[in-house]
Order: sequence, then C-alpha cells, then structure tokens
Amino acid sequence: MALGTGTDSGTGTTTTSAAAAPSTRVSRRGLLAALGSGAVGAGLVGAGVLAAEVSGRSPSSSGSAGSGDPSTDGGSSAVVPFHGEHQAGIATDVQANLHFAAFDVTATSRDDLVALLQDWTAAAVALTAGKEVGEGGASSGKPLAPPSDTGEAVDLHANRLTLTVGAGPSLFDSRFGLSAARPAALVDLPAFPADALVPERSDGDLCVQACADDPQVAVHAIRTLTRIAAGRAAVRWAQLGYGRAATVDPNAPTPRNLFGFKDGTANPAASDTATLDDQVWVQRGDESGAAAWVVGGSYLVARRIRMHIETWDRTSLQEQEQVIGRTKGAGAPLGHAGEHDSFDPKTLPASSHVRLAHPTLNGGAQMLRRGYNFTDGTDGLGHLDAGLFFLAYQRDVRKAFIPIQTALARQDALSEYLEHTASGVWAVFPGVPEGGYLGQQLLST
Ligand SMILES: C=CC1=C(C)c2cc3[nH]c(cc4nc(cc5[nH]c(cc1n2)c(C)c5CCC(=O)O)C(CCC(=O)O)=C4C)c(C)c3C=C
Ligand SMILES: [Fe+2]
Repeated sequence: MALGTGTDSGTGTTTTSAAAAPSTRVSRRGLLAALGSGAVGAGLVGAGVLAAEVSGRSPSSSGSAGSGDPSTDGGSSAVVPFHGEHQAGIATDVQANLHFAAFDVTATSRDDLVALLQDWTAAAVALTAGKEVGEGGASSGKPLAPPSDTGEAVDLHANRLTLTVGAGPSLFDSRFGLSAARPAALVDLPAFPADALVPERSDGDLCVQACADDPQVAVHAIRTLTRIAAGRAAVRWAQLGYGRAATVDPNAPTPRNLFGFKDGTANPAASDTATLDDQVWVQRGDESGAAAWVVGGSYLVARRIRMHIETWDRTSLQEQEQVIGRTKGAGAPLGHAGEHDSFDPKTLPASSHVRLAHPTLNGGAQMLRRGYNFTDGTDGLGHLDAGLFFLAYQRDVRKAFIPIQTALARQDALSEYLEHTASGVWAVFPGVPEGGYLGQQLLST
C-alpha cells in the first residue's frame, strides 16, 4: 500500500504520510536513538527540560528516519500539519479518539504564560509529527533522570494527532493584563433550564483538544502537555471520548451516537470553505482593537451531556424517531427516504430535536459539531454514566450555540433523556505560522 497525501481543509495544507514527507519521517524510536546522547540532569524533568526544545535543542530537526514501511505503518503514520492559517482539529476529518483537558493557569506573570504557550507549541509540533518531546525517553542515556518523554506512544506514530488550544473567559481577568483583549463574542454562557453542571468540571483558563486515531496517542499528548505545564498550569478537568459522534466529510459514513442515531449529517463539510468562513472562522471586522487577535480563530463550546441510555432503550422506535425528527436506520428526515434529502423542518414534529436546532429557525446559524461518545463506567445505581461530549465550533456563540441551546432547553423532546453535567466556552487561537507560537496574536497585543 502506497502512502500518499491528502488535503486537510482545517489548515488548508496537506495530510501527509510519514513515507511521503521527509520532515515528518522521524519515528519516535528513531528520535530516541538520535537523542540518546542528550544531557538531562536528574530533577530537571518537566518545564525546564522540555522548555529546552524552545531554546534550540528541538528534536524536530534531528533524528533518523522511521521505518517508513507502508506495509507496516498503515495509516498510523499519517500526519496532520500543525502550522497553518487555522488550527488543525477543527475542520480536520474527525479522528477516532479524543482527550480533552481544561487547565487553570497557576503562573502569575504574563512572561510565564507566554513561556508556557511557547513550550506547548514546541511540544505540539513534535507530537503531531509523531516524535518524542525533549531528550526522548527510554534511551536518553541518563538512567538517573526521569525520561523527558514518558514513552507510551513510542512506535504508535502520529495517528493524525491534532492539538487545538483556546483561551477561556477567565484568562482575561486582571492577572495577565489581557482584559482589553477579551473578544466581545467570548461571553459567559448563560444558565440553561435543567442544567446540572458541576463547577469543578466546567470552564478553565485554557483548553486543549487532542484528537487522534489511536487513544494512547491522544492521552500521551495531554499527559505530556500537563507535565510541561508543571508549576504554570494544572488540569482542572478532562474528558476522554471515542467513536466520533460527528463528521465533516460528507462522503464518509455518518457515525452514530449512543442513542443509535446518525449524528453529524447536517454538519458543514470541511471542503465547504464558504460556509466555514461564514459560520466557523472569526472574520476581520468581527472584533476591534485589542480583541482583533481572534480573527482566524473560532469559538468552542464543550458540554458533557449524560444520556439516559436505559430510559431511551425502553422507548419505542416510533417515539425515538419522533423525538429526533429523523429515522433511526437511514438517518433520513421523517417523511423522506435518504439521509441527505432536503427537507422543510416545519414538517417535522414541533418538539423534535432536528426541527428546533435547524438553521432556518435559528437565524441561519450553524455550528461545526465535533463531538465524541463517552462511557465513564456506572453511576453507582447500575446505570451507565455515558453520553455525548458535545464539541461545537462557531464564529459567534451569541448567534449559534446560545440561541440554539435556549430553544432546545425550552422545548426539545430529547431533553427528557439528557443531563448537561459540564460546560465551557473558549476563544480558540488562530493558526500558528512557522516559527510562531500558540496564542502569539493575543499575547503580543
Ligand atoms: C445546542 C446545540 C446542540 C446540542 C446541545 C445537541 C445535543 C445533542 N444532539 C444529539 C443528536 C442529534 N443532533 C442532530 C442534529 C443537530 N443537533 C444540533 C445541535 C445540538 N445538538 C444541530 C444544530 C443539529 C443539526 C440540525 C440540522 O441542521 O438539521 C441529529 C441529527 C443528525 C445530524 O444532523 O447531525 C442527531 C441524531 C444528541 C444525542 C445530543 C445530546 C446528547
Ligand atoms: Fe443535536
């Protein structure tokens, strides 16, 4: 099987296999060998050691070629480029697995915040290319020091890892002199009827969405960024997800959520750049003055929505379809046969989810949904603690998520089966140019 290149609409660049891209051919094991002679002092693990990448010891530019053997690498070596006009992980074809984390910044100076984001950038460049961070891991040659890379992703390749970073409303308080740079659209979400939010599992100064086709690659990425952040930021809450409950590729089969319905049918396609510009990416003129840094970024709303699976499973098929407004098998709008048939939402049941969420009833607003299923064991009462980790990117939450969720919370028949338990909103940084760092547009204001 020959590995090749494909277009990644999120970054406007190409998704490249290890075999096809010389700059990304370094396997984790190759990097380990190349960095074997690196100097790591005992006790220097964490921020100091990994920050060394930024000061010129970047492993990204060194190391030997990986196996590059298409027959053994399969699709796992596919790389989504980190740099671009927009951050990857938004209009990128949805990967199979998610590790999402929200962070509280504990640094107290703006310089330390800048240094953290620079260190995260260097690590993200390496990780998304399938490389180890810092001096490497098992073969760093320093038996008395903790390895700078924890090692669990060695041999797993990039697996289309993307790392997407945003700033929450709380980052714009008085700590870092950023109050004037808070975008007007970065509003605190209002309380919605029947919200059951857990404050400790909501919000956060920064968020990182790690998506990859291998769960361990996504988990390793968040673990690594957390280690790098030591003393400067700490994980506030996190969520694992699987089974992609959305797609941005209209030619790919639409994935299903845990209620068994196709989810993501009406999502904008990654190739539909006009709709993405209109509905997802912040445009010039949307914000003014110090807040104009957000142009090219987006707004992310995350909601952990528990789904009452057992109740749903006792509900008749007819009732389930009336609640959603689409058929369960084909995913077609009720009264139609095909999933992608056009339909008039006013012909659907008045309280159906699809009717209430449809753009024609919400001022034309759309979002790019990128949610994942989750199953976090049971609740102690024998019920699954499972649901949808809803992730939606949009140009303006005041025009999209807030009015849509207001309508859903008021009237949606699906609400009876749902419980929103965690929530957050972040201004997602614009893309990072070569040589730049995450959030540079904000922090250089
Ligand atoms: C506030 C926004 C939304 C929340 C919260 C939400 C939760 C949620 N949705 C499903 C299942 C489905 N949603 C579908 C469509 C759909 N949902 C929203 C918004 C929210 N959903 C929108 C904007 C749309 C598209 C409407 C349209 O334009 O037609 C569908 C149908 C298939 C599809 O188009 O994706 C399903 C199924 C669940 C289970 C859920 C909470 C757990
Ligand atoms: Fe929905």
